[in-house]
Amino acid sequence: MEQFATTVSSLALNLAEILAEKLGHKSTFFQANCLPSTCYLRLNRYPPCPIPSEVFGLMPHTDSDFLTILHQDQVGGLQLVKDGRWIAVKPNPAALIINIGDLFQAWSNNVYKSVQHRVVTNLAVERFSTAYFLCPSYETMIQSCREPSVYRKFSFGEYRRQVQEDVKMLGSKIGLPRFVV
Ligand SMILES: O=C(O)CCC(=O)C(=O)O
Ligand SMILES: [Fe+2]
Repeated sequence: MEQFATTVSSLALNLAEILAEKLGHKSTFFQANCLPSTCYLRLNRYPPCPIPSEVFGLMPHTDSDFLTILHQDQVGGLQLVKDGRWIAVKPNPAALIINIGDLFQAWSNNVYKSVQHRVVTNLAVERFSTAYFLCPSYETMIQSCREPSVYRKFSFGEYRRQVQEDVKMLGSKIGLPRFVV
């Protein structure tokens, strides 16, 4: 697990820098702000479910980070929104899935999109996945690299607090629309 974390953490930083460079921003922003202490791994276990049509493994959401590296087993269940429809991601344990998170969408001024995804359950088989979240420290300011900026400048801490407050008060995350200028 430690080996996996070390490998995906350097992969995540490399990918973030490449994506930033594609927008004309060669920087050490991600290396400087996304330290091992602020990034994390989540191990997901989805038990078989007797009523899969009524119970999600994971509710529809976007990730609140810069980017996520996901490894899933052979079972399947991950779905994402494409052209307004839910489509299944074919399970491939030999592959990693790279998912853009909300912070990269804000930083790139909507060039990169944080895609809605969810996990559906199944009757018979248990499923496992491992997700690595590339996150900055709470003080890090997220500011669009392009003008005019769609979103106002915010700190990651402020973003997290708003997400938690919305989930508590409204039952679901609002996310980036809260920060539109
Ligand atoms: O289990 C999966 O395939 C997705 C996990 C996920 O979206 C998450 O942990 O945020
Ligand atoms: Fe996710």
